[in-house]
Amino acid sequence: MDDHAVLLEGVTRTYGRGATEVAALRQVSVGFRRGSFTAVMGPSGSGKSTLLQCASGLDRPDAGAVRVAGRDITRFGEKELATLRRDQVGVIFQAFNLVPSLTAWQNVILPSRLAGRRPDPSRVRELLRRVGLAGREGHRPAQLSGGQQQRVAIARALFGRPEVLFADEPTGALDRGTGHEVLALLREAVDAFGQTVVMVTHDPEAATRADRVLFLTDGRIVDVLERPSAEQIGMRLGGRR
Ligand SMILES: Nc1ncnc2c1ncn2[C@@H]1O[C@H](COP(=O)(O)OP(=O)(O)OP(=O)(O)O)[C@@H](O)[C@H]1O
Repeated sequence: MDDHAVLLEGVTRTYGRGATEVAALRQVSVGFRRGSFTAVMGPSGSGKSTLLQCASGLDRPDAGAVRVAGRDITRFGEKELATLRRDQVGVIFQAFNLVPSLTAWQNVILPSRLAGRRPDPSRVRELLRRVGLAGREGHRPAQLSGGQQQRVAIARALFGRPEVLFADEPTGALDRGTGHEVLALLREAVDAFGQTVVMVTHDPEAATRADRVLFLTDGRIVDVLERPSAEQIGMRLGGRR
């Protein structure tokens, strides 16, 4: 059995038609091993977000397969996709999808409640503290800043300990200290709990926390570096701009 948590095979995603056609992903094949941490980098518009959306089942490729735990999710119907997102795949995206009528605490535990699990209150408290929301557990999204709402979404995604966690610029809107804490949480998810993390980032420092960095250009993976230094990443990005 292969040990890929997620495997993309020849994934192509094209937006628009005719003159406005954009190939966001072109025949991308890449595997994410169980218990690995991958950073995805590349210029604006290179297809990073599209890669995450297709890999997590939020978007459907035009061609190719996306296997999560061996099953091709591009063939899933809405119901199977909903179950996948509830049980196996966590997403930290800019669109937070928090429930406005629920508090930060309630938002964090909601997916677990829906899955019929009984949330451990001390873990909810600990996670909210680590993302810098101690004292704001009872606030509703409208009472929180954009960055704070994103942190609730981060805590929510981590709380369910999904097998795979996709994060699109999770530290982009955060202050340095909270950004470090979020990266530590992602690293811990991999090292302590064997989860698989795939993170899009523009920040070379953040990417050094990953085991491997993929570089995208024009919808293709053009390079892969194992455990690179920030300098190596900077040079790689600089040379392609
Ligand atoms: N819904 C959409 N409709 C049309 N074109 C889209 C859509 N989403 C993305 N694209 C196009 O596909 C290409 C890849 O976009 P994507 O968001 O994946 O890039 P990215 O590398 O994540 O960029 P950024 O770093 O700016 O977030 C871009 O040219 C973008 O304009």
